[in-house]
Amino acid sequence: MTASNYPDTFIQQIDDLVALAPVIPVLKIEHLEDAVPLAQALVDGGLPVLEITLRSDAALDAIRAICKEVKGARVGAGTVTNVTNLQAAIDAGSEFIFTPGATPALLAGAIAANIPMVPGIQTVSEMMTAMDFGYRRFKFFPAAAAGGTAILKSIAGPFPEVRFCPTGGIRPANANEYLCLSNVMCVGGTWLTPDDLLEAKDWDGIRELARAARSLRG
Ligand SMILES: O=C(O)C(=O)C[C@H](O)[C@H](O)COP(=O)(O)O
Repeated sequence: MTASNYPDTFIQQIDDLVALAPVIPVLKIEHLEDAVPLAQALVDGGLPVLEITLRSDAALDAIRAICKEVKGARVGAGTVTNVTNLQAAIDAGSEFIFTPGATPALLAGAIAANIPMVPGIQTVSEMMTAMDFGYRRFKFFPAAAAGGTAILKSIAGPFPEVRFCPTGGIRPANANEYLCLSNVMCVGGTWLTPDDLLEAKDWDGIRELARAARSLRG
């Protein structure tokens, strides 16, 4: 048993967030000046829940800028891989945390820091370890490479209380195959921000990709 458990209220907060949109854009923001117009385009397109990955030098400042300037955006940090990153993401204003994997330090760290977290898992055993801490909402990463919809369907039987945000290899062509599963709460992906549109600062184009993604699931 763990000393303290992940609170049920955080599970509810995650459920409330994912109810806002079926897709969570996974963003790597290289240029700080792109942060606000990019986030605004995604919010305008109907995708308000954003995962800003800590994969660029600008990431933490991007989180700060979007939290301050983009009304309606719900900003979380992604690629959080250790408790140092976790604290930096919280200090920048992240409302929630996504991780690619689930270390005991991170699982305990989010509870200690009092922030909702969606840990990444790839196997049932990793998931069960996180469930011992009280977690019930997971990123399934890397979704396509780890078994795709087949593994999620198999997990639904023994673990009906668990819901997933599959991420990694999700595209418009296969997103609905995931979204129609009972244990999929949303999907994540980078397809909303293709390099060519980002380089061209084509915010209208990104808004249209978001609009299309918004209507993926009725
Ligand atoms: O960094 C993290 O925290 C991740 O989980 C990785 C991202 O989710 C994937 O890189 C998205 O994969 P694609 O949508 O296939 O490009």
